[in-house]
Amino acid sequence: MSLVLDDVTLTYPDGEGRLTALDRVGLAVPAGSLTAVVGPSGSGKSSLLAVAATLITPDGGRVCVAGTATAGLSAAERAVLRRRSIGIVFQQPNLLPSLTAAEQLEVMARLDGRRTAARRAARGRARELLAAVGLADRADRRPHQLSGGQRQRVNIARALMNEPSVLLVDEPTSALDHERGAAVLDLLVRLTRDRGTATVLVTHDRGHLDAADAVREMRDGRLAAPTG
Ligand SMILES: Nc1ncnc2c1ncn2[C@@H]1O[C@H](COP(=O)(O)OP(=O)(O)OP(=O)(O)O)[C@@H](O)[C@H]1O
Repeated sequence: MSLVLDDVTLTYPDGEGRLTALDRVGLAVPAGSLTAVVGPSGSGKSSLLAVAATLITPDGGRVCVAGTATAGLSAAERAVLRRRSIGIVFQQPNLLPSLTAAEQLEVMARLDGRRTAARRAARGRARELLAAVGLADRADRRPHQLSGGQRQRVNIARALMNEPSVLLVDEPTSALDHERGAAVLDLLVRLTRDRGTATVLVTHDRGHLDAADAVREMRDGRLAAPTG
């Protein structure tokens, strides 16, 4: 299992008391498979991703990423784990306006501390990933020269740059029309298979989840049993 959450509880301060955002949640995602998490607004979906991403430490339970138990890791150790093992795709593609599509990806490799000698390899990997998301001929374009769907593809390719074991995706299609949204979901499923990631996809949209390996429903912080 590349990603395991076991009996995870998360609360936030809420006036005098605490609000339970995740209530004894269990989730196991094998390499090369995609689990979709659906559920109403405020049910805890983003909290689930934040805990899986090691951005928030839960009150209780166990989170295991790529075989590493995260309990007791320092903030610096968690940052290293994130950089090496976790790819995150947020709702809005957070691309740097002055960089080309290829450079958005290359910058990730440099952040990982690779030396000049390895930059050529990073450049090659960036081109390969852009080709994998159907943007081979857009590698030299800046974000304003790309469509919304193309920007989201760059965002996804960037998340894969450091070969993560776990890919966490939050509402990737919310800014896209139905057809482009479906194409992005197909792409995520294909990349999950080809790259062997354990992918968690949070979405409001039940419309095109047929390709997911499992669909879990979040309600009031509880994750219901698999439904497909
Ligand atoms: N930082 C925070 N402090 C206090 N309460 C929070 C915080 N973040 C989220 N919450 C509360 O926790 C609950 C779960 O929120 P979360 O954002 O995880 O839900 P969600 O399912 O992702 O919602 P949406 O679909 O609207 O993004 C909500 O009741 C929310 O108000």
